[in-house]
Amino acid sequence: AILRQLGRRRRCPPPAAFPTQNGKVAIVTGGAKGIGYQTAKHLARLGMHVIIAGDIESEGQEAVRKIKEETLTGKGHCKRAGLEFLYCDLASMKSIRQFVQQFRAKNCPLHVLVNNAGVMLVPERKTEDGFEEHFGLNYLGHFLLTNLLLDTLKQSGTHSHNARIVTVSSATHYVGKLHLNDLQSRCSYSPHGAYAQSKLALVLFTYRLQHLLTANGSHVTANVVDPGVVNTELYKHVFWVVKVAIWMTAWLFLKTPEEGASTSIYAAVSPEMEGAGGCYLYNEERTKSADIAYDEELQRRLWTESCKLVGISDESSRVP
Ligand SMILES: NC(=O)c1ccc[n+]([C@@H]2O[C@H](COP(=O)([O-])OP(=O)(O)OC[C@H]3O[C@@H](n4cnc5c(N)ncnc54)[C@H](O)[C@@H]3O)[C@@H](O)[C@H]2O)c1
Repeated sequence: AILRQLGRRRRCPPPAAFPTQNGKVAIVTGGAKGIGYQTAKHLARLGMHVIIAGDIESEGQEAVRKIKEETLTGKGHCKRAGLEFLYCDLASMKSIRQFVQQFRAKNCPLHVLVNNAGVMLVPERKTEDGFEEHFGLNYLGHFLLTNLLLDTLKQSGTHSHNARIVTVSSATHYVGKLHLNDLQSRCSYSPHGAYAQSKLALVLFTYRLQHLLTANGSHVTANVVDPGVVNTELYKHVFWVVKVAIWMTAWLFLKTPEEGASTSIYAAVSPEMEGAGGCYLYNEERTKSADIAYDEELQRRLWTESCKLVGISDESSRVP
């Protein structure tokens, strides 16, 4: 799937002119770098108050400074970027809970949550809570964060302006396998397998979440996006030969982070996506995800297991 994407690499047109978002609030995880940075910047330009959630304070503060500078110097079309950094280590359930507490203390609404942060192909290691890092950070971290923020999202969405959850997956999910009996890859570890599993889990999670939101009549939608192959630091753990190949051919095959952010931004603010949930988006279009991701029984089982792992009650069990 990734090779196909490289072959079909297209220079994206400049991001569409979306309506201004004054008075709205967004959280972008991993918004200090790469695709997340560009997402945060664009949402701030549209007038949103953006909270960058990240695990490196210095990078977060620098991103805030840069975005403010760029949006204030007139390169963007918004005069004032409301922007702040809040510490959140997605590899720590405690840190995620503290982040949500801090956010709640602000007493502000939440209209857009972009679950963007991620790591790829890291050597075998565990999060603070003992989860395999790809699964624990990319998937379980966002699972917990979303669930803890759900009430605020529900209160912030309205019939005509649903709050939106945008989750960043990857084409790698097409080759992913979900090992329900070995989610932590203890029996056999492969960095590719673990990354692909975490990205497949995010797609299964989004579909189940949308099902639950619809069943509850909530004014919140959940969609999952694939940014394409984008030239970012995500590739820092790949084999050096691949790194050299990327360095030499990035201009031809890889998207820039700005281009990579376009589908997240589209899902977050485009009027066309108002009220639409449960979609897999690539290049700002709805497309099909892996067949296995539509397996409702698997979605349910993963949800139940995830609740147990992160220690929240599974209120979804009554919903078929
Ligand atoms: N770059 C690509 O080709 C590509 C392709 C498909 C999907 N993606 C996905 O896009 C998303 C963004 O990746 P990117 O390419 O911009 O990479 P990146 O490395 O530039 O950015 C990743 C972000 O996640 C943050 N992060 C990492 N560990 C964290 C933690 N413990 N707590 C909080 N934040 C943490 C980093 O600080 C960084 O801001 C990821 O989910 C990635 O899987 C990227």
